[in-house]
Amino acid sequence: MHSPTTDATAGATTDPLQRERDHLASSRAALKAMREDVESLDLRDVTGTWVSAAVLQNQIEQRIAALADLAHTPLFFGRLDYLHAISEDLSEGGGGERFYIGRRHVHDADGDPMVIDWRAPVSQPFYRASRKDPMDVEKRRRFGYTGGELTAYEDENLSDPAEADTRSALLAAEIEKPRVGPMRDIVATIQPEQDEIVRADITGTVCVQGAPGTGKTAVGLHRVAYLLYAHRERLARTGTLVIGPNRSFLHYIEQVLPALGELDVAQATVQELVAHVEVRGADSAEAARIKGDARMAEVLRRAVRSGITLPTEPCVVVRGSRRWRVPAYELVEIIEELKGREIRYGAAAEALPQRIAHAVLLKMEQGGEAPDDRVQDAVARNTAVKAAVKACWPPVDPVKLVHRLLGDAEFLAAAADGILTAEEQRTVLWAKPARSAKTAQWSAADAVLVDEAADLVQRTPSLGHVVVDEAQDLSPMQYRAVGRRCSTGSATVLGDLAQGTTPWATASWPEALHHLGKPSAHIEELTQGFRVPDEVIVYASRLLPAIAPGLAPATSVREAPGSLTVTPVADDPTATAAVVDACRAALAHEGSTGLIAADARIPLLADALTAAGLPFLDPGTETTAEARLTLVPASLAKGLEYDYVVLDEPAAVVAGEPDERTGLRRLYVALTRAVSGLHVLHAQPLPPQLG
Ligand SMILES: Nc1ncnc2c1ncn2[C@@H]1O[C@H](COP(=O)(O)OP(=O)(O)OP(=O)(O)O)[C@@H](O)[C@H]1O
Repeated sequence: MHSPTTDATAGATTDPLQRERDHLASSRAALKAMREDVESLDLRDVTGTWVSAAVLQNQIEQRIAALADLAHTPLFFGRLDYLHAISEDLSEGGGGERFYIGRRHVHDADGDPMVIDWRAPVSQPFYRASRKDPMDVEKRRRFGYTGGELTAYEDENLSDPAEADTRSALLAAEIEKPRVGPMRDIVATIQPEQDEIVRADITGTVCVQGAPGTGKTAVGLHRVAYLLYAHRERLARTGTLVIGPNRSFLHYIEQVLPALGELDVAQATVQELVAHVEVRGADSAEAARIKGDARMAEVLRRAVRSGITLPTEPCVVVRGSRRWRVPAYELVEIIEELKGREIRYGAAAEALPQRIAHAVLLKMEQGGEAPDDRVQDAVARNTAVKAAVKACWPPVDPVKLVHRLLGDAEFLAAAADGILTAEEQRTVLWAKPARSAKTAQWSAADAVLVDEAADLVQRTPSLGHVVVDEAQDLSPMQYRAVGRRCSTGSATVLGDLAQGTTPWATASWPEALHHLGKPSAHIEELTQGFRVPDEVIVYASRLLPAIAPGLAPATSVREAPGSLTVTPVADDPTATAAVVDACRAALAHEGSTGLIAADARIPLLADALTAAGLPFLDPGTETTAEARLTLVPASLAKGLEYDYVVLDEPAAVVAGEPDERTGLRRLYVALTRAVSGLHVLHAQPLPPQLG
């Protein structure tokens, strides 16, 4: 590999680095020209109504934003020299054999490409080509930047069997870069096994099991960007959604897609998706587990349909001087037929008046009349028909239905008979049912039940693609809620069984995918860790036999000797001086520091930091060069990362959970947040599983 440094004396035509800088300068000029072209568009001649003008104006503004040249974001980060010319459609009209790979497509005044979008097919070998399979690439070049300036490059001559495989210094530098601010994109350094997931076909659902820091979140976000590129129109129509565990996490990742030029991706927590009721209450772990169990789907189905009543009276429709009578047995047949069909309760309720009206029409025809469709519609709206429908197939309000189910023991018993045991029924019933659905103390699990009931009544619209991160913590009923939001689309499911910390955490991916409604999804595993240094991941992996026996420990791409320190401190649970000192020492390094502690110890540590004059942030608040310390309750650490982590009292983190396995899993999450250094301080003995 070759890594020249800047040589200002070299001539522009002979110095290869200067030639690359020239290409950068002309690419930036071309991007500027593209932006100016869009800015100069005059809408007055082309738009019809003010609505279409507003839509077009909005699209133009988005396009201008997407064409911004960000000073610190390299316009291209790689180059591919192909051995042979490439076919026209792969090269986006370029037809040449050298391509610069960047975040977005840039072309010159003749339309010839200067930079190719990393998502284009011709860019794929940048991520996948190897000496074993060079994919017709002669040379792969990576560029290094310092403060927006192109300062170095590195070559791999893939077709040269004599060249030795060495690790890329630019790649290592990119991975080691201090972490201040929100999560960054990884377009320049996506690894082959990650790229396979990023570019997997849109029609299939992919599930990724991956140890901490293997890039699951990064891969999920880049996959969305890729799918939007490859299926822009389809996804613009159907929509895409990224689901994360909480708002702090969503704030942390929210900049990645906009940095990749994708501004239209919705982000939400599962709780936000099912916000039919205001969550004000909490369940016991056991009640939440039962409410999240897939058996509740059948309980709800029965409850929704419990009001269906077979008529014993005929329906008599009076029109003019004549009376038409649909006898009870015919009404029963119609209702039984609708009950047997797999359609939503609400759709059946809409079909029922038409069915009864149709029966009336047949009688009219038998009586010598010649009614048309308008007569059928009029009969369907007849008060007698409406009354019959209301009596046999009463409207269901999902919120009121679940309110009744959880407050009325008899109603629950009827719906749950043979499904939930008497003990389970007692557990899920509200101790003090509220008078009305409005004043009920709804829990998060209740809201998911309401969502299921709502879907039984009216189909939930499906999006084109949904990414669900930290999926191991979802209950079966939550998987169902996510699954109905991609019932006609596909999903990317990301998670780590060893990091499951809910009482209903996923035990197996095939089972979770079944609840999601995507049983034939591919399951991929990522084991190469990018975040956590080797020494730290080896230490944390000691917990694996206790928390997820079947899982292979992650490897680390990064060796950082001395990255782990474990310090016993004085046996005084209120002593915090050592922790404050450790934070101060961590802050002496560049980058971010996270102090992670059991939730119960957060107030004590917050006071200690304040008394010591160390300002700190809450998780989810962006770190900056000035504010680099975050105080993180262990319950919010999932998915986040800091250059340096100070971990306070592991035993308290374990004790903060209802059972030991969950406690050790919480500890595993806390131990795997550090990029450069982890300092563990403990007054109590360490959990024996840490050895
Ligand atoms: N190919 C890559 N090149 C450079 N950095 C990478 C690469 N893949 C992942 N990373 C970095 O590694 C870190 C961890 O990635 P990410 O948060 O996506 O992992 P994760 O598997 O979701 O972790 P967790 O299980 O802890 O949530 C991030 O800083 C990410 O940018």
